[in-house]
Amino acid sequence: MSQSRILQLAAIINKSVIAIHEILSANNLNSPSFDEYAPASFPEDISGARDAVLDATSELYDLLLEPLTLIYKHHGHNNSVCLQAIARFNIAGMIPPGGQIPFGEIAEKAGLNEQIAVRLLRHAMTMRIFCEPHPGMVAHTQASKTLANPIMNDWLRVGTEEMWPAAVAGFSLSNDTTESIYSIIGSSPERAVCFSNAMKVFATRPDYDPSFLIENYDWGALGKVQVVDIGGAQGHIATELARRFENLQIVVQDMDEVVRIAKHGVPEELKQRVCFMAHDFFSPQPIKADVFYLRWILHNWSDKYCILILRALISALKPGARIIIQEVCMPSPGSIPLWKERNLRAEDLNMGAIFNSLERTADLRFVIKSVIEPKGSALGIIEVLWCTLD
Ligand SMILES: C[S@@+](CC[C@H](N)C(=O)[O-])C[C@H]1O[C@@H](n2cnc3c(N)ncnc32)[C@H](O)[C@@H]1O
Repeated sequence: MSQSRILQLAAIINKSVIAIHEILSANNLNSPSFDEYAPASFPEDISGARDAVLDATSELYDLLLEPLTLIYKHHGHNNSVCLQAIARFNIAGMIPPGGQIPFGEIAEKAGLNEQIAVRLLRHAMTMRIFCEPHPGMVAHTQASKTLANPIMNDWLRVGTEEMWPAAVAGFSLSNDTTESIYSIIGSSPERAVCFSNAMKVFATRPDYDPSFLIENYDWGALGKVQVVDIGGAQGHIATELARRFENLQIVVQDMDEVVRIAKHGVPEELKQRVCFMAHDFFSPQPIKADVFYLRWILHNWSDKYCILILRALISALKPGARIIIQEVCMPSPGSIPLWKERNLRAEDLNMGAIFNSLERTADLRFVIKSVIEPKGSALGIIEVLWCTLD
């Protein structure tokens, strides 16, 4: 008789956990823990075994649920109820590092009824966010400690106060507007700061590291070239590129209000090669550059607007000009570990709710010179030579 699936999964988990343990021990690293002082990342060389454990444990978990619980995952939408309260009242910031405080003190500081505070936080604790080391006392776990950083707390606020309502109703309906997310959020200083902090958190995730772009595309081979970083925000990618490749002259284009602040942040030693320019990417491109680089731009727009953004480049395209797009490349189903695919598909739905856009596969209507998918990177690098979109 063939081995049952649950035994197969148990064997995968056993073998892969041993592999992880051996790598961690060889590097003098502790076993993963929820402790507030546990390290927040893992060495790259455990990633294959980690994928295997995460997929096998989640399959085993799901196999042992009955269908209604599997479908609804314990009223999963309520996860966002407690996360929203944690972020809105900055509860993680109330708990001293290494210390603990009573539920009542949290309720008082947050202006919440104590019973509600207990219920919200005990639900969060089932997700390993906060713990109750002694009855009635709240302390940090690794996850809640992360949220004690105000920038991280803003990231969670954006997730629960901007993205979650938009996921239910769409951004326009949840804000009762026909304006874009940029103008609505930009018109409220509090929301704008929160949103910009959340974007910084996304940008600092290891799988969005600028090194993937630097290490996986041969910028040095381009010779002395003019690059335009379209929608380049604070110039964080442009400065990293310019620091590494002396052959690059980079103009960062973004909206006027972004550029006005960002242009003061260029390091002294790069000022000769990195500059800023206010430019609306729907208007004709004024610079006849050698390379037009768009990172994390097109996924914010539906096809209709992406075509306009690309079309605005046409008058500036000289022979040999390159368009380099760095975006998520959606995998075909089952081609990557399921836990990663689930995250990507959730992000894709998020883009639909917020921007009426999507995470794309590499569209064959482009003439694509290459698609590079660096190991460990969330973003693929797509080099387009010519575009035949209508
Ligand atoms: C998701 S961010 C990507 C930022 C950066 N490229 C990166 O990879 O971190 C999108 C950027 O597009 C800019 N943007 C939005 N609409 C724009 C427009 N019409 N013209 C120029 N930039 C725009 C935003 O200000 C923002 O900096």
